[in-house]
Amino acid sequence: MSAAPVISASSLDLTFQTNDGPVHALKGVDLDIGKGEFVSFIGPSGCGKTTFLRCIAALEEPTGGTLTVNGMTPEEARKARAYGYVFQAAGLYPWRTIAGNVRLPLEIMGFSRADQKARAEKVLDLVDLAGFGGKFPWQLSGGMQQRASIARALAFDADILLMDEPFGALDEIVRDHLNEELLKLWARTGKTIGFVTHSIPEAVYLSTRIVVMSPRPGRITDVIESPLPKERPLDIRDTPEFLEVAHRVREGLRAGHAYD
Ligand SMILES: Nc1ncnc2c1ncn2[C@@H]1O[C@H](COP(=O)(O)OP(=O)(O)OP(=O)(O)O)[C@@H](O)[C@H]1O
Repeated sequence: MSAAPVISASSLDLTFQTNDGPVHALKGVDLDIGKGEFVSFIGPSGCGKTTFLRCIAALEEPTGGTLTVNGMTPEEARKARAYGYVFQAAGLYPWRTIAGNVRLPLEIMGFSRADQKARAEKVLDLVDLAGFGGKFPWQLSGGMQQRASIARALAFDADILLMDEPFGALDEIVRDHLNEELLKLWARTGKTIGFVTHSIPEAVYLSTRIVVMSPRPGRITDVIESPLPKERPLDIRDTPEFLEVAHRVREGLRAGHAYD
């Protein structure tokens, strides 16, 4: 990696103190993510994927090691609006329209009303929801709601997009479609994306690198560089190159799995 990493973790530890004793959510995590990369995190429940994303977003504080985001501490990066965050559930406010939901972070940040409106229109267009700004969340399908939540995360045009299993609750066909759309959006915007998933095909289809993690303690067990081209039609999933990467991810997951 030539340029300075956008996200850099070194010997990162996070131990939660619980009533049942310490939980080692992250142990010795070393990872550099470069500008414009699409990095997926995959691993069994409890391996620390969400915790790692939350550390980047300054929602959790590591207990050891170092972590920088755009060369700053996560807290400084949060204040500098370095990233947008997409949660597992769309989490849209039901009493606000779609555009109203997308504008909300901009309102909080004090953008002018005209700027709010222009930005909301632009990002709704980016996620293919132009014309839906006046609808309420309940009037949209689950996939459209999740697209609206991506638009909200894009609204202040941060260079980094952190996505925690954003499509986990959607059916396979909708998920395929959103995967394709997300790749197009990534190609168009050049953003750096950190993406948590449980799905091997999703990780392989989307990523330039796949980080395989295992629990107890949560750590990185493999980092796989994707040989796939940037341009990826859905049927790339049937090619030998795709299946080979998927196989390596599966082997990595199997090696770190506790089966309990
Ligand atoms: N606030 C907390 N207090 C105590 N333990 C926590 C806390 N947050 C997470 N943990 C524990 O840390 C470990 C890692 O959790 P994390 O949610 O990061 O895993 P994950 O890989 O994202 O799992 P999943 O795939 O189920 O979302 C788990 O054992 C979890 O129970």
